[in-house]
Amino acid sequence: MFRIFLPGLQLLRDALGGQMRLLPAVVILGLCSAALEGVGIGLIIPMLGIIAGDQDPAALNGVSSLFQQVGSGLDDGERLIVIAGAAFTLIGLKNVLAFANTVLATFIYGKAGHSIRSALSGQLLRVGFPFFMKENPGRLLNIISNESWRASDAIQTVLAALVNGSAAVILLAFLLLLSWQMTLFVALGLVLVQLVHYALSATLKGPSREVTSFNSELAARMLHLVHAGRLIRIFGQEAREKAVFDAASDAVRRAGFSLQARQSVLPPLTETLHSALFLAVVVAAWSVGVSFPVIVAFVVLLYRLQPHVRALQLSWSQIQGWSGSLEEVRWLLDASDKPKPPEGEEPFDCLRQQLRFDGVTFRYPSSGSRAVVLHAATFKIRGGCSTAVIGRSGAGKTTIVNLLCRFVEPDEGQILVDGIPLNRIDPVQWRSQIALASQDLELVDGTILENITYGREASTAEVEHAARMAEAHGFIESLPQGYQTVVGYRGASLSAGQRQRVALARALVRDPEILILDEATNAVDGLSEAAIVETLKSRAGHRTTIVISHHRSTISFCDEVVILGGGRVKSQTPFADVATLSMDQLYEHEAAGERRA
Ligand SMILES: Nc1ncnc2c1ncn2[C@@H]1O[C@H](COP(=O)(O)OP(=O)(O)OP(=O)(O)O)[C@@H](O)[C@H]1O
Repeated sequence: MFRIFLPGLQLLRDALGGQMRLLPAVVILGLCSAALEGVGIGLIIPMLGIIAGDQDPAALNGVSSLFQQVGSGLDDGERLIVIAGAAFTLIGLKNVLAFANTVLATFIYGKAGHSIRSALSGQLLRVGFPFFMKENPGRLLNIISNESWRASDAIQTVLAALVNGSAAVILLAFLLLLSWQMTLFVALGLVLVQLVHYALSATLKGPSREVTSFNSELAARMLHLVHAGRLIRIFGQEAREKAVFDAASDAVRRAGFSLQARQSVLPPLTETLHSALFLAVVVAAWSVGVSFPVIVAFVVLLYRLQPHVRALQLSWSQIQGWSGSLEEVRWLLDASDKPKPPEGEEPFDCLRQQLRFDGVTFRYPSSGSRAVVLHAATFKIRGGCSTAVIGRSGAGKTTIVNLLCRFVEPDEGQILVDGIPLNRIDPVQWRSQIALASQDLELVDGTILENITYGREASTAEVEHAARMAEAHGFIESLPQGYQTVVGYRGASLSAGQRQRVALARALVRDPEILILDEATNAVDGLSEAAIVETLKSRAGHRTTIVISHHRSTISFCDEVVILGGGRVKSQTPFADVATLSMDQLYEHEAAGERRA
């Protein structure tokens, strides 16, 4: 039995940490309330003895005779009232303890649920970025939004099982004290019922995993509907998307129905088997001549034991039904099979001489055959200079940015920062000196001000200064709410060019040591772009700037240009040497360079 509850208990331990010490309190309260109930029920024996006029303790044995002696000095009327009062007090006390236990269990459940969600968000923020390149976002969304709740429910079920298990132990002990023969009979019956229950609930694991997997699929479809609204409409794919979504939703329904149908066989079946056991006990007790008050007390105790045993069995089947959810949550929380976040301890404050890619080879973890996207790339980026990284689509430019930002790490070779391998530098300090404006870095749902100050607290003057440099101040001022304008989800209420200018201001306000612009102005109109380039030109020399663009005008202020082709560095040259070439000619520059060599 312990093995079934183990995943829930382990998750509970991970979630509760130090508060695990509350668990013994749950068990103790459960034991005490069951003990009070047992004694209260035991008092039925003297009460029935008085009513039936059969009060000879010698006719009873063990604990029954002890109960029979309660209030023995009093006359029958007084004795009946005193015993009834005592039974009432015990039952009242039992219910107070049961209430306290429910409150405690609810508190633990709430804490554990919160801890699980908090641990999941912590893990998503801590895990190395390649994790997101490999994993299906639908699966992750499903774990956070669905499975984490089911895991919390599983924890609640484990707590309920602790309470019911404690109560069952105590009530069984009372049964044993009343009649060990009848208790043995009951215990054998319960074992048989449990075996049937065990066999049936073991079949729930498969359907539970199926529900989890279909839920992940459905979450992915939901994400798609939310993100691809324009795409679906312009290509007129509403009917197809509806059919695909409905199929995913129906698959969840069918898997859920199959799981719940199997689960719902168990309560009526166990109730029927328990009733059969119940009746068999009464008949057996009568046939071996057990006294009437003892039979009544035994049956009442058995009657009270039954819901606890059934609840235990229900917990068992529920945990089996949630096993898929528990596995998913534990998988996400398990750091051992996830990419590690970047490490390093060397401090970094500024780039003094150069950044150097030294034979860097890289393959994306998500690509099936792990195709090489950078082949022994060797080039340098001089500190305080502006370097353009250009190449045709798919050449590997953004991959270089990903490596520089340590979203991914080289498979071979290394990146040297003033001679120090980048993987030895403290990633927090390194990233704090970098600002990235990229076509892929979305805005957050908040005001323009919140977006610009996302990476750094800044004064109004600093924010406005950054916005002016990004050619954003003018359009922001013309909005009715100015800097307090809410941009909506991913900046949906702004135009693409406006979004890019706010994102550029967000990068510039950090006044970074290294500024990386990855297609950061490709949606901005020509006039604004020219003004941005002018600003960057005037600031050149204050910082190291890396510019990726397919536009000749955007890279026109750079000192150097690194030309990539098919994941290889074709050439690195001063921009002045190639200033007359068009972009197409620049892309082909390697051939000429190599011929010269
Ligand atoms: N997350 C990823 N998983 C697998 N392969 C990827 C991933 N990102 C990029 N690639 C592959 O790596 C190669 C280089 O991509 P990269 O984005 O660096 O090119 P790029 O030069 O920036 O292209 P563009 O100018 O079109 O933005 C491409 O072949 C691309 O298919």
